[in-house]
Amino acid sequence: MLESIQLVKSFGDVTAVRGVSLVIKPGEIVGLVGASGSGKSTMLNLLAGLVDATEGTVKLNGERVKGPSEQLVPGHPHIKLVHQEYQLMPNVSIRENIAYSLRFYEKRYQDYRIDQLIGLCRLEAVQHRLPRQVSGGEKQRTAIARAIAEKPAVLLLDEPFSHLDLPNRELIRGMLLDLVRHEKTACLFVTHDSTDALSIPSRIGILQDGHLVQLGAPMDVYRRPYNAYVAQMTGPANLIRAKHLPLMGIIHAYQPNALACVRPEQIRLSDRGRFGGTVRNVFFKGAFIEVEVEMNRFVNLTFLAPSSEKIKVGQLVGLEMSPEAVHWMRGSAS
Ligand SMILES: Nc1ncnc2c1ncn2[C@@H]1O[C@H](COP(=O)(O)OP(=O)(O)OP(=O)(O)O)[C@@H](O)[C@H]1O
Repeated sequence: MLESIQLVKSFGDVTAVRGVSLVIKPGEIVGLVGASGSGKSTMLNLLAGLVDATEGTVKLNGERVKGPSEQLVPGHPHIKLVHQEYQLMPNVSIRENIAYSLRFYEKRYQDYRIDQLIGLCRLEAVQHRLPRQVSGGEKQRTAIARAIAEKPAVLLLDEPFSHLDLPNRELIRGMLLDLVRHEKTACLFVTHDSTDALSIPSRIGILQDGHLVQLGAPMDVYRRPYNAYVAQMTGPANLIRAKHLPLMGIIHAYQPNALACVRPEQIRLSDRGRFGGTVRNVFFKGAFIEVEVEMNRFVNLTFLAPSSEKIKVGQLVGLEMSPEAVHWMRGSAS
């Protein structure tokens, strides 16, 4: 079990991480989401023991993880961090890159484990090629195979999906889930992509200016975001001031400036709709369309409809939603 207790990291005047407490259990995947500069990479480096914390502690199975100033070789043997740039050795094959992590083991075990990792990471076809002769997705899988070779207790991944096309993302996603299940690794990955953040982990944490503002099951965080930032980091969101909601048929007891979040899929087309507006944009998304509607000078709404729905820009549409679709949040939107 990896634990961060009230972690703080300052670089001079800049405080990148502000009192983050988090537990990752064996066999669990946690996704850490945040805007650029919110402290995600700093958090990974702290958890890996690669930078010294200004305050607070990281513990692995109850034992404190030392920072780089306390040891000759920075890092921890049971905590592996996979960087965005993969950092493979360029002049040896994919197989030898993986083998390097196992060089201190007996040859028979090495061969057995490399074959196992190559199978798990689906690298059979490219194992004898050099890193420059394989795709980005294959490099990413090699970096992961190398990191997990010695069965680390913790696997930390920096933006593991950011450079990958959809088939490779799905491959790595499946591989990570298999890995965590079979080897009971505690895994944390950082991302700024809401789809990856919601679909893969058992829990999702949202970093805002170095604070962990919300942590929970993806569905709970998506449905009940703590503030506007969390709502926007976890998917498309209509952020609506309380004073505009009565126009949409929602009666409530909130202050005029209180802010509500309504997810686009909660708003439906309706001939008998209590509100509506003029269609400003229609975006085809495959299985559905995303439609932007100007309700009035102050309120623009986005809703989803089946792709089969014929909606044109400039058209007037009627809409409806139930009062349960409205989630009240902290904070304000500009
Ligand atoms: N070595 C450093 N020296 C000074 N400031 C730093 C250092 N590393 C990070 N920072 C600052 O700390 C804050 C958090 O940076 P961090 O790289 O952790 O964010 P991030 O969420 O990973 O961003 P991105 O998604 O863009 O990689 C930023 O304001 C950054 O400029």
